[in-house]
Amino acid sequence: MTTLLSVRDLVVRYPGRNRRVPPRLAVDRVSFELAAGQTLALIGESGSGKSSTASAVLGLRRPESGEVWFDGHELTALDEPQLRPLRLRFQPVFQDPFGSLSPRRRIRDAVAEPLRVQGRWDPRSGPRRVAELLELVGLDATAHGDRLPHELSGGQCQRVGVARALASDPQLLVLDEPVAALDPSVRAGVLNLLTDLQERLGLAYLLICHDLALVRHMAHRVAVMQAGRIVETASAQALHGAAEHPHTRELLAAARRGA
Ligand SMILES: Nc1ncnc2c1ncn2[C@@H]1O[C@H](COP(=O)(O)OP(=O)(O)OP(=O)(O)O)[C@@H](O)[C@H]1O
Repeated sequence: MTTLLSVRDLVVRYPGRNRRVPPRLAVDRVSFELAAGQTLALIGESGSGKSSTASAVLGLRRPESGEVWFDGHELTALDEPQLRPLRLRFQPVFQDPFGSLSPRRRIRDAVAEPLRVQGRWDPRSGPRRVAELLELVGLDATAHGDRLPHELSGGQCQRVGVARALASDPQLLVLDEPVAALDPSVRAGVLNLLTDLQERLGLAYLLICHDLALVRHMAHRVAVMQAGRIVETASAQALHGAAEHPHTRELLAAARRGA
């Protein structure tokens, strides 16, 4: 399996706001690898450093030290102009489907926006590409394209978020609690979509979550974070009830604490 993402000795520290709020070490020498087409779940209790790790991977926050390698490029050694073309190949999908869409922008324009921003909008092929992206996530350009976000369900909005992320043909999606904000009745549909897209497009997922059932459903490997460090890594098989597996108890305990 080809390694797509490699994180080595990552350290993220937030500066203190004043003398009474000291700097906070959020990620403490975290290392992991993610192969192309696979899912690694980062689980752990609230405040354990999952989102800070994801921000550093996405280049949204400069780590204090350590390296992030993506497909042979050391992202942490690049400046913003050098990073820009690479950013297209790893995209975030956020937790809050409504919050990540502009309330007054129609769905087809929301999906077209990343293409425009990336300078890849072609007036002739663009609308067809938007329709393809909507179809890829189970929406219909005619039925849904002209609607506003509040005219869609939470699950449909999250599908639009995924379509926007797919607009740049990424190899990696960073999924931060992708269904946590959704009604339980629509979660399975979005999860099945993500699993299906991974198979069809060969996507790798870095999945940040609290939900053990979700990890079981989606992940190939799982890393447990605690106080900024990875304290366990295991195959997700370890979560499938194999009580004799040495990691199972710790994994389950950590995931429950995070639940
Ligand atoms: N912008 C920030 N400024 C200062 N400290 C921060 C900031 N963001 C996070 N932290 C701190 O860094 C640590 C790790 O937070 P982080 O959000 O990465 O954890 P998490 O595991 O993703 O938590 P959750 O599951 O609640 O989202 C926590 O102690 C948190 O309080």
